[in-house]
Amino acid sequence: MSLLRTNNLTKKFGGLTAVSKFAMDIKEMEIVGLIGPNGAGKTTVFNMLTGVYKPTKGSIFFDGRDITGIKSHEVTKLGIARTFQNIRLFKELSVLDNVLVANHLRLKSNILFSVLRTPNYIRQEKHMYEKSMELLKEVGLDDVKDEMASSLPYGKQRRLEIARALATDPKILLLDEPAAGMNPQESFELMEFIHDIRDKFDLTIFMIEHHMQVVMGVCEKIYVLDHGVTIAEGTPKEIQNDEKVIEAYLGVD
Ligand SMILES: Nc1ncnc2c1ncn2[C@@H]1O[C@H](COP(=O)(O)OP(=O)(O)OP(=O)(O)O)[C@@H](O)[C@H]1O
Repeated sequence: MSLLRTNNLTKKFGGLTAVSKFAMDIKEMEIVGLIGPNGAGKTTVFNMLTGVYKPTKGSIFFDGRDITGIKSHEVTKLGIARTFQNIRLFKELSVLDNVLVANHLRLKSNILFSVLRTPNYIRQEKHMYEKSMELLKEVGLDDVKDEMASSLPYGKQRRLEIARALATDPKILLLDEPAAGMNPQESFELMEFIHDIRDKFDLTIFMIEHHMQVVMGVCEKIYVLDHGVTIAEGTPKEIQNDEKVIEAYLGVD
């Protein structure tokens, strides 16, 4: 079943069309890639999907509902979570606290309950702690729960960022260059990790990635943008052999 779909999605910045008529259809549980040279419009697509930018034209449908132009926090509540090109963590907080903070989105109490520490609030807090620990276990970070986020090696910081995104109970996870800055071993582990979390959390995954080995190894379907235009879509094999894609990457006229 289609989970996230766009139609004619377009974003203009003044005279520049960053994304033009982008049409995609991501099915439940699929792992889909979005690739293209620098400045192709990939991040702009993510920013439209997550309510950071309002599309100039076109529509976005999520889980059967038109979500075009809705705000970022509403997008998260509906079940779309995202990580960023540059890892965004609370660097001075512990690994566990980073996940607990992300979990707060689902807390059904207000600040007064938290000050009064009502039984219901305490119950919810306990549940959140258990859920966060469970999540850390699932992503293999439970043994470093008390360490400061900034002290983790790069690959684990990425995992923590993904764990924070998972804490919001997403249906789809948008990953912006998850392999950026990783060494070959970390990239290899990341590929396994992405498959793993898809299966464990019944997730759908949409990822921007420059690291071709990762994209080709993990994605079932790929969209290719160049100068805002979709120049190809298909399986990794189809994309690898597509002349337009080869030209775009090699800069051949
Ligand atoms: N807020 C903005 N204002 C003006 N132009 C923008 C804005 N955001 C993006 N652009 C422009 O839109 C185009 C697409 O940018 P975008 O960041 O989406 O590309 P990208 O494919 O993610 O690139 P990269 O791989 O380098 O991250 C670029 O020409 C960029 O300069």
